[in-house]
Amino acid sequence: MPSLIARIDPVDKTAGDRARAYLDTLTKPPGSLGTLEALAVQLSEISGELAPILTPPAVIVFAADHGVAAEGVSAFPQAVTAQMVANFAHGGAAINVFARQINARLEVVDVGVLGDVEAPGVVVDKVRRATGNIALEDAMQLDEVEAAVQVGVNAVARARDAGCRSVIVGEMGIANTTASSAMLAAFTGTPVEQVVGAGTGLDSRQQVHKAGVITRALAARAFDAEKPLSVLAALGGLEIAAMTGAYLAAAACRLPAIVDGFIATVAALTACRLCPAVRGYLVFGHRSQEPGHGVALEALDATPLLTLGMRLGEGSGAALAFPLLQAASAMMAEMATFTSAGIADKSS
Ligand SMILES: O=C(O)c1ccc[n+]([C@@H]2O[C@H](COP(=O)([O-])O)[C@@H](O)[C@H]2O)c1
Ligand SMILES: Cc1cc2nc[nH]c2cc1C
Repeated sequence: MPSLIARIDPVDKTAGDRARAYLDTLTKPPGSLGTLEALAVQLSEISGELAPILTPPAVIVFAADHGVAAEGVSAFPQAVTAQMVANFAHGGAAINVFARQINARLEVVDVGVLGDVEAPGVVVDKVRRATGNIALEDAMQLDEVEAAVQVGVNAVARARDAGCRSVIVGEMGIANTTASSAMLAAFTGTPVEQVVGAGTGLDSRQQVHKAGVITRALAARAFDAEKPLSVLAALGGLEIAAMTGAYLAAAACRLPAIVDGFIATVAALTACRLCPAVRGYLVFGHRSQEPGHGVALEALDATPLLTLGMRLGEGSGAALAFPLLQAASAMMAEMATFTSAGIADKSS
C-alpha cells in the first residue's frame, strides 16, 4: 500500500485554471452553468484535459458480510447479502438497471460473503467469510484489511485494463451501516446518536439498540483514530476496505471516482485519511437519507450533486449522477465560444 499511495499525485490545479478561463469564453453568462462549471473544472484537474472522455464508466460492487448482524442491527437477515449478489449476477437489481442506462462495465466482487454464491460472472476474491462481530471482537486482522484493500485495487486495475475512464464504487452488505457508523464516530469523534440511522429500515426503538451496540463496540475495541487501517480492522468491513482500495487506485490512475451514499462516503473518508490527495479525484453523486452521511460529507467538505431521498447503496446514486459528469465534459467539448459564434461578449 505505501507504493500505491506514493503513486497518487495531487490533482492538476493549473489544468483547472485553464478550464476556468475557457469556461468564460463559452456562449453563456459567466458562471451561469453553476455546479456544472465547478464539475468541469474538477474533471480537468483530474485528467489534465479540458474535456476528458469519461466513458465507459466502471461500476464495481463489493459485497461482504458482517458478524455484527448477529446483534440484530439490520431490518433484514444476513442471508440477503448473498441473495442480492445472485440478483446482481442475474441483472435484476437497481444498480443493474442504472448501470445499463449509462453503458457501464458492471463487476460484482465477493470480498467476504459468508456463504458461497452460485451465480455467473461474480468475481470471487474472498479475504474471509464475514467479519468478526465488532461488539465482541475485532472485525479483522490487519493483514486481512490489507488483503481486502488490494481486492479493491485489483478491481480498478481490471476496469482500467478494460478501457474504463471513470469509476463508480458500490457495496452490498447487511449490517454495513453499523460498521460505517462506528468507523465514522471513531474518525470524527461525533456522538454515536448523530451517526446512527435506519439503514435498511429500523424503527426508532431499534435504532436506539443499534446505537448501543456501536457504543459498546467503540468502547471495547482498541484502535488508533489516526491510523485508518486500525479503524478498519477494529470496526470496519471487508467491502469497506475494498472500496477504500478502489478510491486509492482510481486516484493513482487519475480517474474520477463518483462516490455513492453513506457506506461509500465512509470508505472515501478512510482513503482520504490514508492519502489526502485522493480528495481531488472524488465527485459526490448523491446525498443519502442516512443521517450519518451528512456528517461524513462534512468531514470531507463535500456537496453531493443529487438529493433524491435515496438510501439503497449498490452504487445506485453515483450511477444516476454520472450523466451530469458527461454533460460537464460535453459542454467543454461542444459549446461555441463568443468568438466562434460571433456573439457580443459582456460589456466592460
Ligand atoms: O448507501 C447508503 O446510504 C445506504 C443507506 C442505508 C442502507 N444501505 C444498504 O443497506 C445495507 C445496509 O443496511 P443495514 O441496515 O443492513 O446496515 C447495505 O447493503 C447497503 O448497501 C445503503
Ligand atoms: C433487498 C436489499 C437490497 C439492497 N441493496 C443494497 N442493500 C440492500 C439491502 C436489501 C435488504
